[in-house]
This record gives sequence, structure tokens and C-alpha cells, in this order.
Amino acid sequence: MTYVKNRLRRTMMFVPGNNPAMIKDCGIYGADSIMLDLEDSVSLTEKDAARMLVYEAIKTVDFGGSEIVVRVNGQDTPFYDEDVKAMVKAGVDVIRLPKTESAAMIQKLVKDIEHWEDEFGIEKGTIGVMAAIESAKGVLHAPEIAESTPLMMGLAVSGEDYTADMHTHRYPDGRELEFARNMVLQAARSADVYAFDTVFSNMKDTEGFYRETNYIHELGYDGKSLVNPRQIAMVNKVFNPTKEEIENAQNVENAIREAKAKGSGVISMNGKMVDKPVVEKATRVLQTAKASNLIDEEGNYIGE
Ligand SMILES: CC(=O)SCCNC(=O)CCNC(=O)[C@H](O)C(C)(C)COP(=O)(O)OP(=O)(O)OC[C@H]1O[C@@H](n2cnc3c(N)ncnc32)[C@H](O)[C@@H]1OP(=O)(O)O
Ligand SMILES: O=C([O-])CC(=O)C(=O)O
Ligand SMILES: [Mg+2]
Repeated sequence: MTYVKNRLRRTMMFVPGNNPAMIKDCGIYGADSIMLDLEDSVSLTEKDAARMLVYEAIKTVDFGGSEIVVRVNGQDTPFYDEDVKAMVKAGVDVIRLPKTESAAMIQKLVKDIEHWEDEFGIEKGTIGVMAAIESAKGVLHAPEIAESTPLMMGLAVSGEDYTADMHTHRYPDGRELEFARNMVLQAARSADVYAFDTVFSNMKDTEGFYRETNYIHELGYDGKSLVNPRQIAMVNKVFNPTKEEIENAQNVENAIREAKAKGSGVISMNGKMVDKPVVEKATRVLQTAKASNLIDEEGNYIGE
């Protein structure tokens, strides 16, 4: 497996690293990324067993087309070194560092990955890294963290630990996360890396899940960390462009092509101005539609 910088990353599903049944079957749900967890879903007494299980799984389990991310334990724990060593040896796609608070922490991770790549004779640059931002300090340093290495795949805002650090709780309207969500997104966009929203853990509140997912999609997030396979289809429904949005984007591209043929960079379409930023947005819609298999090579709609 090899880290790919650009790919569809709407859904990143946590799978507890000590649960063989979940690990064995998690590839069938079609998550864009699977995040095997060695950190907070694994108790202290199971850390070594989980590491071994995840190592074997990466080498032997068929995860379908999902990217494989592993959340290692934090740098302030006795498990971090062994986690990084094992995941490099296993050939993971991306390592997610929890509780990231500085660029130096990511640079240490990259150095540690390189050390083990040398040790095992693995080609350099085939493992990406990502940072979970889970504290006030992490949020304030998000821009430097996002820029800390060319191997940075993305930033994730982690609302459970963050709200604990901020002496608050999570609320249905998400106002307690507003600053962190905006800061992490700005930092990610500015560094041209991916931005992931935090988990939503009330499995019974479907309406709340849709509300939150719509909100972060409208802000500009690329995807969301998930805890349950049922959340995958719901995120895809929100993130995938509709047939109408796709047709509109195609009309925009056609309109600007005609305008350019006439020597103009701006044209009116159904009374609305179409210019460069409108075309950029349309192009992004069509890229997402293609990556999600909603249109074929010729642009014909093939989604349901
Ligand atoms: C703050 C943080 O750090 S969050 C990150 C750490 N937390 C986690 O990783 C939690 C992961 N999620 C889970 O353990 C579970 O989804 C829970 C506890 C949230 C809910 O559990 P349940 O209500 O039992 O889930 P549900 O009934 O929807 O399970 C349906 C099926 O999906 C499977 N499944 C559920 N969650 C996952 C998952 N995250 N990954 C893979 N498979 C899963 C179940 O094993 C079950 O499979 P089966 O039908 O073959 O038996
Ligand atoms: O990354 C996440 O969304 C889950 C997590 O660790 C947190 O919220 O603290
Ligand atoms: Mg956390």
C-alpha cells in the first residue's frame, strides 16, 4: 500500500484496534478511509495485543478500496515508539497523530517514520501523516502544523478531547466547536491539505447527524471522522453532488467555453454571472462526481 496525496476522503471510519471481528469485516462498508485505532478505543492492558492485531490485519485483510490510516498512541505515552515502528513495517498508508499541538510533534513523527523506513529498507515518502487537533494549543498552532511537512495529508478536528480541554461539553448546535472548526479548516485550506470534521457519537440521533454533516460540508470540509458504518451512506449523501448540481456544473463549463471562444471571461447564465470562481466551483463538483462514480468519462450521469 502507498499513500496517495489526492483521493476521495469523505468518510474516515474508526475501527477499534482490539476488535478482530470489526477489523476483519470493515472493508465491506465502502468507507473512503478506514482508521484502525490504537489510541483511545483500546484500554491500557490491550495496547500490545491491539498493535499486533492491527499489524497482522494490514498485512493480510482485504480492506476493499479503502485507504488505511492508523491512529497511533500519543507521543507522551510509552506505546508511541512501538506503534510507529510496527505500522511502518506493516506498510500503512497514513499515520494519524492524536493530540497534536505543534509542528515539532509532526516533524518528530516524520523523523521516526524515516528511521524505521531506513531500518526495514522501505522506500521513503510512501507513508503520509495527519494531525488530530484536540486542544486549545493545537487549534492555535494549526497553521504551522498543517505546513510542517510535505507528507502532511490533512488535519482533523477532534471535538471530544477539545471540548474537555476547553472546559465545556458538546452541544447540538456545535457553537462550542465553531472557532476550532473554522481555524482547522482555514489552516488546512491554506496549506492545501485535507480537513476532517470530528465524530458524532449519538447513533440514535440521525437528524442531528445530518444537521452537523450538512453544516461542515457547507463550511468546506472534505470529510468526517466516523464511528459507525451506518454513518457512511449518510455522509456520502450529503457530500455527493446531486444530479441537478452536476448538470448545473456542466452548463457552467459549457457556458464559459462559449464565452472564451468569443474572447470573454464572463458570461450570463440564467441571469447569473459566470466567471472564474464560479467555474472553479463547477470543476470541483465535476471532479467529485467523477471520483464518486456519479458520471462516466463523457460526463453522462450514472448515479442512482
Ligand atoms: C473520542 C474518540 O476517540 S472516538 C474513536 C474511538 N471510538 C471507536 O472507535 C468506536 C467505534 N464504534 C463502535 O465501537 C460502535 O459502532 C459503537 C459502540 C459506537 C456502536 O455499537 P453498536 O450499536 O453495537 O453498532 P451497530 O449495532 O451499528 O453495529 C452494526 C454492525 O457494524 C459493526 N460495526 C459497528 N461499528 C463499527 C466500526 N466502527 N467499525 C467496523 N465495524 C463496526 C458491528 O460489529 C456490527 O457488525 P455485525 O452486524 O456483523 O455484528
Ligand atoms: O478525532 C475525533 O473526532 C475523535 C477524538 O479523538 C476526539 O474527538 O477527541
Ligand atoms: Mg480524542
